Parts: sequence; C-alpha cells; structure tokens
Amino acid sequence: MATPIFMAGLPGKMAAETAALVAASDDFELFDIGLSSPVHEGKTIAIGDRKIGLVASDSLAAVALPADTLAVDYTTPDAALDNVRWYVENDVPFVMGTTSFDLDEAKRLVAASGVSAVIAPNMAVPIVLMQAAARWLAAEFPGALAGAELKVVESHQANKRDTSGTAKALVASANGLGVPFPVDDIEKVRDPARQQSEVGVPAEHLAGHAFHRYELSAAAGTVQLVLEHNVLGRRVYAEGTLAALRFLQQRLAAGSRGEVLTMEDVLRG
Ligand SMILES: NC(=O)C1=CN([C@@H]2O[C@H](COP(=O)(O)OP(=O)(O)OC[C@H]3O[C@@H](n4cnc5c(N)ncnc54)[C@H](OP(=O)(O)O)[C@@H]3O)[C@@H](O)[C@H]2O)C=CC1
Ligand SMILES: O=C(O)C1=N[C@H](C(=O)O)C[C@H](O)C1
Repeated sequence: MATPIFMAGLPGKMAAETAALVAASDDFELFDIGLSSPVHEGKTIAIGDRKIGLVASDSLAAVALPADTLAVDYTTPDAALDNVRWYVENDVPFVMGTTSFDLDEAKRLVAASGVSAVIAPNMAVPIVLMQAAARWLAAEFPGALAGAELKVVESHQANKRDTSGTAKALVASANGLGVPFPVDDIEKVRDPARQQSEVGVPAEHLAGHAFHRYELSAAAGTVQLVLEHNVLGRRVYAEGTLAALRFLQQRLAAGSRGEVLTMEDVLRG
C-alpha cells in the first residue's frame, strides 16, 4: 500500500516539484487535497495523472487525512509555524523544507506531540554533507578562526522572500569557529542581471537556482578560504525530500514520537 502524502505549498515551485516525484514513486501517493494560500483556494492542479484540489488553512478543519498520511511542507516563512501547529494537533508526521521560521518553537511543538518530523533548510544531499562538515569543524575546533573576517553572498530566483536558510546555517558554524558574523550581513542577490553577469548563473536557471559563496579572510588577511556551492534547478531537493519521507517512515515504524530529525540523520540512516 502506498503512503498518502499531503502536500503543503501547492502550486509553489518546490511543492510541485516534490509532488511530481511523489506521484511517480511506487511507495507514496499524493493525497487528493493539498494546502495552498487563500489565493488558490478551490482550484485544482494536475500532477502526474492526479488532480489535486487546493484548500487554504481556514478550510483544513473539513479535511480528513488517512491515519498513515505524512505531510511535506514547502510554503512560506510566515505560514510554516501555523502549519506545524496543525500537523502536531492532527497527528500528521511531516517533512519541513520551508525556511526562516521559528525553529525553536517548532521543535518544542514536535517534542510535546505524538508526531516526529524531519526539518532541514536544505534537502540536497551534497549540500547537507558540506553543512555537516562545517558543523563538525565548529564543534571540534570552537573559536579556532577567531579574528577572521567573513563575507557571504547568496543568489536565488528573484521571488525568493527570505535570506537563504542554508546560508544562515553555515554562518552559525562560522560563528562557532569564532567568526562573529550576523546573518543580517548575508548579501542577497535577487537581480537577474547581476546574477548572470556577476554570479555566473546560466540564463536558463535564473528562475530556479541557489548559488552560495563564503569568503573567509584569516591571519590578518594573509590567508583566504573560499567555499562555494551552486545548485541549478530544484530536482535535488525533491529527491532529498523523498529520502527524508522514507527515513521518517522507518523511524515511526520503530516507535519514534516527538522526535525532530535533520537531513544529517537521514544520511546516517
Ligand atoms: N529545504 C530545502 O531543501 C529547500 C527549501 N526551500 C524553501 O521552501 C520554501 C518554498 O520555496 P518555493 O517553492 O521556491 O516558493 P514558492 O513561492 O514557489 O512556493 C510557496 C507556495 O506556498 C504558498 N503559500 C503561501 N502561504 C501559504 C499557506 N499559509 N499555506 C499553504 N501554502 C501557502 C504560496 O502561495 P502563493 O502562490 O499565493 O504565493 C506558494 O504557492 C521556501 O521557504 C524556500 O526557502 C526551497 C528549496 C529547497
Ligand atoms: O528558496 C530556495 O530556492 C532555496 N531555499 C533554501 C534556502 O533558503 O537555503 C535552500 C536552497 O538554497 C534553495
């Protein structure tokens, strides 16, 4: 039996990309209602051979999900925490890819609930590995780069609302290494002309890309470390999301409740 997946954030780009992979998989199937903003309430969208009806959060009370349903959330920073409240109140384990919401409050809500969740600002396996390496360095060598200076530039499609959650997570590791860089200093590039001419984003990926560059200047400017990670399109995140769903299912089957898992846990699993 395929596990029903309730998609939140349709017809948004990540929710639609993930829904297409869910629809093509053997072990998951799309639940026939998805969560959207009020703008799309009452509309229907086609994904694979399925027609998904869209409801906004005010209409969720009328939605009855099958008991084994898992949710996937790619909505907006403003919507994510209210969605977490709904998932925990309705016993729906979930994978949360949405960025820039109150993660501490989400963790408290999950810990006090009967559901578990995978929450991660980046589902792309290669990027998760890089984040894990940075976290390990910070834990192993706290303060080792004290005195260094950091510059962070991230470029995403023009309609991305928040500063990259991935960049914020990397900055937290830099902070752990002794570099006191505030996330407000992350430079966001959202201008397509600059993205092409300065960042080097190919024209065909201006509408969906994630280019990150971190420049560390250490030892009084005599040493430069540069880390870059560049993603074209969104497929890699959707694939990571399905891996997260499978891992979450395994954890639930093993009795996990009230547990907040990360993509690093998914990779270990
Ligand atoms: N973890 C990861 O690996 C990744 C995370 N992301 C994150 O995912 C999120 C979504 O990104 P993306 O798909 O590109 O953005 P989009 O703007 O394309 O999609 C967001 C969708 O959510 C809808 N929405 C707004 N409010 C609500 C609500 N209350 N309930 C349900 N849906 C709502 C929007 O509605 P409307 O159409 O009216 O605007 C839109 O359709 C962002 O936070 C982004 O940073 C993105 C890529 C990878
Ligand atoms: O909005 C996006 O596109 C992305 N969002 C995530 C983030 O904020 O870090 C992950 C990736 O950068 C793509």
